[in-house]
Amino acid sequence: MYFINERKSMITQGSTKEKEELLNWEDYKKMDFTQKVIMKLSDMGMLKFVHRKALKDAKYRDYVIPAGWKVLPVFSAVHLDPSVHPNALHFNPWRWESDEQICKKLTPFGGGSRCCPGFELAKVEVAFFLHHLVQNYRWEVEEGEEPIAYPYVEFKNGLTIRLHQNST
Ligand code: HEM
Repeated sequence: MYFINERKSMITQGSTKEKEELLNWEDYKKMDFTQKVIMKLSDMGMLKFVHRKALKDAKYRDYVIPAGWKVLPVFSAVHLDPSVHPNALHFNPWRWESDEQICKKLTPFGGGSRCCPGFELAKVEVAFFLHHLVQNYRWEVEEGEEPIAYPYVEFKNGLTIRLHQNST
């Protein structure tokens, strides 16, 4: 909500639906910009880390991970690494648009055999949520709320906002 506040009109761009009308699959497929925003939000640490445990001693480059140790890979540390991605901290919804390596570089839903089976459903839910949110509500972020953590996003007071319902 912090990052999309200034970009609300873009979320409903192209929508021909009235406020109270329900969205369907055809509408979802047309929500091109919303999907770009979701991909951008996904790279910022929607998920902090996943849990892994070394079952036997493992060597990675100069590091040895002893058996029994827990490893918590922080995916957004890679998404936001300035040595890999220039301007990674700039909120650019088009960031992943033309990247052919997106499947390898953007992993908000994990990867490999444990990859999230609900990721397509999650994207539909987030898209519909954003659509109804920006059509029906406006909000102000409370003073002092700034992103404070890196490499994932957290806010001082958990991101407090004032929410107002748009008059019909
Ligand atoms: C924004 C929403 C979501 C995010 C960011 C997310 C992220 C993830 C990630 C990163 C993993 C991999 C965990 C790991 O490697 O240890 C995972 C696994 C999983 N997710 Fe999601 N997920 C989301 C929504 C959903 C939904 C909507 C469902 C089901 C309806 C779902 C079901 C699962 C299941 C069952 C697994 C375990 C897969 C396995 O271990 O084989 N997730 N999710």
